[in-house]
Amino acid sequence: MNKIIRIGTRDSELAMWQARHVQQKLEALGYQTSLVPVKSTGDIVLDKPLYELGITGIFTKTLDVALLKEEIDIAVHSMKDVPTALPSGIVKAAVLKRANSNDILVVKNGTEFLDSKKGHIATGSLRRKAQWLSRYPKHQVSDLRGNVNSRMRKLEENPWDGAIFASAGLERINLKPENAISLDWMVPAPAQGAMMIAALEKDQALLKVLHKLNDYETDICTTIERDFLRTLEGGCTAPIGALATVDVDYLHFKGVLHSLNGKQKAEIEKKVLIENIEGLGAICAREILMNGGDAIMKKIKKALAN
Ligand SMILES: NCc1[nH]cc(CCC(=O)O)c1CC(=O)O
Repeated sequence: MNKIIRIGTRDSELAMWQARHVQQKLEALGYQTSLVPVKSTGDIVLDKPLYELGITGIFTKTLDVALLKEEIDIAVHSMKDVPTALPSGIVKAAVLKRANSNDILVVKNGTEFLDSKKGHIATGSLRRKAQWLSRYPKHQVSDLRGNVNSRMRKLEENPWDGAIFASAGLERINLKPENAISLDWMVPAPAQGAMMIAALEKDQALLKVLHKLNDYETDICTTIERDFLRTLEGGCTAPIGALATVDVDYLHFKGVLHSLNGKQKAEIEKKVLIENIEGLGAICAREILMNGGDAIMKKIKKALAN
């Protein structure tokens, strides 16, 4: 394969870092590449509606369209932002070795608020909010959106005690401050800390090349986490955490579903021999649904529909 591989990326600093990372890996293998920053636009024009093509992810949709229009050859994503169902014609070509999967709390003026009733933190994630309120029920949680850089800026400007970030994102762009606490008790988003390369299913020669970047262990772990997510949520976003790790012959899985206010939860933890992981994500999701998860999901769907 001797064509120049066009790498599509969103134009945030984190997305650019991740695309360059993939670029370096491909060039190290002797392939020619070019970076194509793709601006998020509202006016995507295609011959079919987005939903008909199965394009749903708010972070990934611009790159999905660029792939389908063949303006780029591959798209680099934070895997946790990729919807569990890929658009038709687009496939997972590789999953890179996972970095830190933890969430971290960046604090502004010390950590005393953690032991007080008057804590106030910020996050835009349903999962982080629910898990935080489950642990600190008296605290206040404000909404915080935008890319990593603008969230860090908003933390400075607002009267919050702290804000939650994915450790991997801050580490990649060298933005991790001294005053950051690793939230080891928080169960991360499925596939947090992993990057995924998407490409066109029909581009077989390219898929073969990209497979060289695949990290087998990260691939199986994130597959289980995302199977768990897909089976549990049924197309609706909910506060769901999942983490699979490999320890020699065993795979360790931890999954949790919270109600939106964090008051209810259904969780599961399993250690299975690697040779027995077939279907594990869906099995764990079904167990959660039977152990109180079904009622939690129904309540969430009702609340989010309003
Ligand atoms: N939702 C945004 C997003 N998508 C991926 C990352 C960080 C990198 C990763 O988790 O792989 C972030 C930022 C964050 O959650 O703080």
